[in-house]
Amino acid sequence: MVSELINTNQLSKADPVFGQLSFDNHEQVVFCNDKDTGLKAIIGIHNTVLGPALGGTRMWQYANEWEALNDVLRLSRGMTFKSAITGLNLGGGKAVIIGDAKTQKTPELMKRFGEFVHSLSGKYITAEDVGMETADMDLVREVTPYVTGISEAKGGAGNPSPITAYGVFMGMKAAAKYKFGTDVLEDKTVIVQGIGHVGESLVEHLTNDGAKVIIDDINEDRLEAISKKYGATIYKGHNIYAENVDIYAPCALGATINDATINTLKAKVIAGAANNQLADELKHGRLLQEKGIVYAPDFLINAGGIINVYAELENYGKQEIMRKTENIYNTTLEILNNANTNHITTHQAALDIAKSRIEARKKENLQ
Ligand SMILES: NC(=O)c1ccc[n+]([C@@H]2O[C@H](COP(=O)([O-])OP(=O)(O)OC[C@H]3O[C@@H](n4cnc5c(N)ncnc54)[C@H](O)[C@@H]3O)[C@@H](O)[C@H]2O)c1
Repeated sequence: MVSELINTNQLSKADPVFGQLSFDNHEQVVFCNDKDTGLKAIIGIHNTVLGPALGGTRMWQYANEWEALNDVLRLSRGMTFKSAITGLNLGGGKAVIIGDAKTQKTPELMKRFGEFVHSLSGKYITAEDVGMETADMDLVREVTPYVTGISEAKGGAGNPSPITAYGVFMGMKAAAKYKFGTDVLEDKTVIVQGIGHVGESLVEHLTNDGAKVIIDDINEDRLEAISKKYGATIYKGHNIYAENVDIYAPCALGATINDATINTLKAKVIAGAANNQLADELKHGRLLQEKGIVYAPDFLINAGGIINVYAELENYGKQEIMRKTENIYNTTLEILNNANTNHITTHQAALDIAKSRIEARKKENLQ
């Protein structure tokens, strides 16, 4: 969550959109403004070769518009590869609403946002992300059919976060199998950074599996509540990256694996829900590989949520959702082994598969 920005100064020197560091041949970027509701949003459509661009809407108080644009560019690109590697017929898109979800989100603003989504005629389909609830998607649904993640009462698949957490847990187990020779997490120490919607559910799976769970969050009340509920230990130190743990699970921020943190990292496995965990995919992916830290690619293991919302479009039920999500275990193991055999980073191995699926479809479409 929050901005996955690396350096604002660097960004603002670039050309406004096409020259952005994070611009990667995005098909369309839509700026939405509505004076009456105070809506300021950006919709990023990265790629629609495999299908309509589906991705959640994040509401966040960005420090400036550069941060918001950078975030939507990075996140929408990530969605393209997430759906591609998961075998879904979806492209990649994402939206950001600039503002404080706690104080500035109103039903009118959400519906106005929905109208902008509708104006794209289904090229972009939205869902919830950070700062959004299922109830917000229900409001969007009042003005457009191009929304998923709506409540079960309204015919949707409900909150995707528990499914995301289950997929992350599957990916983590596969990474543990690869690194430690066992996928049973009993007695493994796992630090979960961010115990929000996904993080809490992950803590539950880990606790049930017998792992020693350490939790970290900026929200003190939440820390107390989750610690009490699951018996997890609250992190009290100053640098969680340097903590001597078996597994680090980033479930809050993007870009936490960066120049400042990578040299202090002690975990042997990284597996979490946050999008775009590597600040620089090439450089930090390679550094993790050199340090022998097994990185379970984020866009692969956090796909449970999109599998859940895709069910609303394809009309499959909970059983199929769980089957597809459980399969994240096999795909992760396959990719970790591939990376090892081909001497490439795990991120690259996952990206190669996703890109080849898109290229194959592109060729089919041309025939
Ligand atoms: N919800 C989903 O289904 C889903 C799917 C795929 C990816 N993700 C990604 O997973 C991450 C978590 O999603 P979520 O829905 O649980 O979000 P959330 O907003 O419910 O939870 C995020 C938590 O992180 C905490 N946090 C924020 N900054 C922090 C910091 N610097 N250090 C520690 N904790 C911090 C917040 O206080 C909050 O408790 C996000 O990056 C999101 O994009 C979520």
